[in-house]
Amino acid sequence: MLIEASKFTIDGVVADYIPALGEANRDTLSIAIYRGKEDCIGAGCLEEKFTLQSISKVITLALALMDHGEEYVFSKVGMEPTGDPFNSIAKLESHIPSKPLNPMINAGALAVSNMIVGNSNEEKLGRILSLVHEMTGNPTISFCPRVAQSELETAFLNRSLCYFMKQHGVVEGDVETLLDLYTKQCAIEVNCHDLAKLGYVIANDGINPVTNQQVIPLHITRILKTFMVTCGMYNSSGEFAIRVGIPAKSGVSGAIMGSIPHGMGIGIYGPALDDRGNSVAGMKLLESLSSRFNLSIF
Ligand SMILES: NC(=O)CC[C@H](N)C(=O)O
Repeated sequence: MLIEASKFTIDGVVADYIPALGEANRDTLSIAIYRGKEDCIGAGCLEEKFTLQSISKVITLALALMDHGEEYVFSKVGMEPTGDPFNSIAKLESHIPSKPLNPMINAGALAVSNMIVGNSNEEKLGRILSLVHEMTGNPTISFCPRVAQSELETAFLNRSLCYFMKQHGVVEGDVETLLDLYTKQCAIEVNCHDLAKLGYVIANDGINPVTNQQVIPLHITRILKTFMVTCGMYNSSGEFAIRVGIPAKSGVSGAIMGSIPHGMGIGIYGPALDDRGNSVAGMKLLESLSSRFNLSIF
């Protein structure tokens, strides 16, 4: 199945609007599937590291909801899919009140990062990483300073989103400081096993299966999975829900995290992207897996 899906990498291109991501090998495709405890299988280059990019939006949303509760978080960011590209600024202006439509697009994720509690970016990033460590059981996970810096130097669109939202009171504080945190959270580096474990905890009602610790409250994991279904694959989310039917979140590094409720966590890395920013071969692989093993939740 992996070999079949790998053929589709030639249809995609590696994201290079963040220069450091442009160095990725377009032909790679790897997958890990985690079903709790020691049950982790995979294929491809499972040790290869990549950055979470937009998948980090799910983690920071969990933390912001734990920090502030639903009422506050959803006073700043909505719950509706946009149908627009992930970095679009259009609906911020045309939609009243002027708040991002959901936390899975860049504008919404920047607003969410702005809510993370901490006295400094170091402390805030430390809290995000602690949650990642508790979810995966891997305390060595950190961020890649080179990828973060590369994005920070070129994040003109994200800067614009921040300034627009600052004007409208959706974000507060220094924009450069917010971008520094956001680019670092996006640059958190994992391998497919780690990613599958992150997906598993969300699938498993927030419980780490090894420690039995409730890492994320159950009601928050429901919110995360729902956003993954409605907005997780950017403006391909509707088609993906029909063709694959697995709550999933992708990132422009070419990563996809899947969470099959009470079943499995999936971590995929395949940097060749389609024109919407999703891993071409990764989506094909998920489609084949879903139809062969009847994994759709619908
Ligand atoms: N879709 C993505 O993965 C986008 C994340 C990326 N860091 C950005 O803000 O552009």
